[in-house]
Amino acid sequence: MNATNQKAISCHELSKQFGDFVAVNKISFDVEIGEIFGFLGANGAGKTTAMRMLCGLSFPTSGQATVAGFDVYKQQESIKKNIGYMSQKFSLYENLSILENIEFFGGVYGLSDKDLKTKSDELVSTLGLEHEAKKMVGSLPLGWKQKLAFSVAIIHEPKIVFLDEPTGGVDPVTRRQFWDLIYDASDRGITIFVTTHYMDEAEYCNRISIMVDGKIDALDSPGNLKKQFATDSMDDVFYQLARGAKRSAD
Ligand SMILES: Nc1ncnc2c1ncn2[C@@H]1O[C@H](COP(=O)(O)OP(=O)(O)OP(=O)(O)O)[C@@H](O)[C@H]1O
Repeated sequence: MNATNQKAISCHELSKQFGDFVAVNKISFDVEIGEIFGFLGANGAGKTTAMRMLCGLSFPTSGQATVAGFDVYKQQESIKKNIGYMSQKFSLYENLSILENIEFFGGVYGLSDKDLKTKSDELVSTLGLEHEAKKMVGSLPLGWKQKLAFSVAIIHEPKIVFLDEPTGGVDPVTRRQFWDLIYDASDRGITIFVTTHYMDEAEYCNRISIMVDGKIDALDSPGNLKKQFATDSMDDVFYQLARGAKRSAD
């Protein structure tokens, strides 16, 4: 982490335009090191577009941002080396075994053979998958695939991990188990940036932002947001904000 920037993510009036269409409109926020930051918004609000800029995958049109202390315009390669990423499609190879997936991604992230051996033993045992290690990933239940994908996304101990709807399609109990892994990572100082449509997950975050039509309309802890919107339900906070949205799912 750059000594001059003690935030995991710092973003000031960051914007992205496609032609005349402003997909992300001057968003500003900081994320603390080790924080679990929820990035919420209705379909089409601009979350993926914003996340792609922060991951060093696309250039902003205007504004400033640093991720792990690195500039999103000038240091995209350094950003990529310091982050982990998991999407809803969880990017595992279904026709490779659990161990082969761990070895493949560990290799991609540049782990030495020795570290890779230690890490894969550790990971398989933490997940309780010792007996399944040689099974094809395709044969695992969805919840296990998601846990494995998350563990693989942080196998290189990145400074920040970006999770794009990581628990789509599983029940609240399985989501809760997934979040135990998130808390462990956060306790080790890994910053978590997570998008979700599930309000139970929003409640697990330290702070959440809610995007509407390209702008951040609210940002605070779940408790403070509920106070601010005079309700005891995050669903209701989200609904009060999102019902004014002009954009909808494509
Ligand atoms: N390459 C592109 N060219 C033109 N418009 C785009 C492009 N990428 C995204 N958009 C538009 O920008 C808006 C924001 O899209 P984005 O995918 O960032 O939203 P989102 O909040 O991630 O939504 P979802 O939850 O549905 O994934 C949408 O209206 C989308 O159609």
